Amino acid sequence: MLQQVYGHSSGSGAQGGESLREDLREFLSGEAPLHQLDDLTKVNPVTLETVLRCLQARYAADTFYTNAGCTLVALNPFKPVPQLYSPALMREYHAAPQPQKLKPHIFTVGEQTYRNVKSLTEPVNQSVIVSGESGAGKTWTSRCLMKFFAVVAASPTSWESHRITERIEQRILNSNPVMEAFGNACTLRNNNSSRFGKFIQLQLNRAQQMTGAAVQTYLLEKTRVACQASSERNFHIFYQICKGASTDERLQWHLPEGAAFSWLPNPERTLEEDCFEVTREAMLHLGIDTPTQNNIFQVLAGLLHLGNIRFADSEDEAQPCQLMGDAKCEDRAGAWGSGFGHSAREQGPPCPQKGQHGWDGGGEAGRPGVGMWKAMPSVKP
Ligand SMILES: Nc1ncnc2c1ncn2[C@@H]1O[C@H](COP(=O)(O)OP(=O)(O)OP(=O)(O)O)[C@@H](O)[C@H]1O
Repeated sequence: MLQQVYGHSSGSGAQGGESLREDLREFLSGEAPLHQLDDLTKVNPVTLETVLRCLQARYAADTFYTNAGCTLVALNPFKPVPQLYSPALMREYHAAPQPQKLKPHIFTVGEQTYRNVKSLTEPVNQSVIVSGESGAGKTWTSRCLMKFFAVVAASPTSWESHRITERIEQRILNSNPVMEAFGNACTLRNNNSSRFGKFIQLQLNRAQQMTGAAVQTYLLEKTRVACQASSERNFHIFYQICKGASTDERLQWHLPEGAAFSWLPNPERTLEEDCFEVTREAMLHLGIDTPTQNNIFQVLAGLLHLGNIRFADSEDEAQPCQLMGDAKCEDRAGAWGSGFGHSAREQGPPCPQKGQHGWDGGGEAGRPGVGMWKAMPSVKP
């Protein structure tokens, strides 16, 4: 269609390039200011340059959402914009007779999805796909959607059902800090990068009230436990326990203040994601009691100690490995309060390949990590 209107091929070549610039000039000198184009289907001609110019103009005008037909393009503001996510605005989109006539927003997507479930005689499942490259804002957007559904899908009539719905909402929202503590890490591109994929299912009853949620995770980057790229970090939870443990917990978990762990690079970086209290509180709300939490954190502390163990090169793979330096398995195992040290000494841990001196060399480290992740209860109120 574009070819007919503009009478030139979209192929490459000097002539095509010139007419494209002409098109661009024409587009830029159009009557409507670029930032007012709230749907990319209105951009004409549709080229990478015109679309990017339009998004750039909207970004400069602090307009971060743009429709592209039935898709919503979200630009990452990289700054707090609290008024864009206020409960009042959620209610405005929820109450609007035609939310699609309001400014493009993630709440429009939420509301339309909610109405699609609601308006049909037979409820039909709805899916929202949030995609983009690392740091694009997927986690943020999913959080906003969950908050939106928690607000709009909670208008029960009786006090009792109100109480239940409120508890469910709180649990759903509390799943975020827990998932992020255990599955997110600081990378070169994003201080809070999700190192796993997730499928979040929100369940509504026939009255469209939230009755539960289930989260399936997949492709967790387990290798990060034992191996982090330079300038990146391990999963947040390791830093949280090292920075936030109480004096008693430090003693119990063998985590003295300022202890150095080779699996804990860049501990000096302080991130807002390092807040142990938030994770603990959220775990409590999810039904993970304090003794269970302590067991989990103790396993994590033990993993950190495990990462500090170094083995000497061995020519004979049939023989138990020799520990390097003055490392004693018993010291490390103390953090787990287990007989690990004994069995390691008696039977010898797997022999690392030549030139690799730690557990990571043998690929063992990811395994406790996997077990740990699987030990987490599924987030289901
Ligand atoms: N709508 C927004 N408003 C304010 N800040 C935002 C918004 N979206 C994203 N950010 C900022 O950008 C950062 C990266 O966003 P986010 O973690 O959601 O990216 P992501 O796409 O999930 O990345 P990854 O794939 O690495 O997990 C956030 O920590 C936050 O600081």
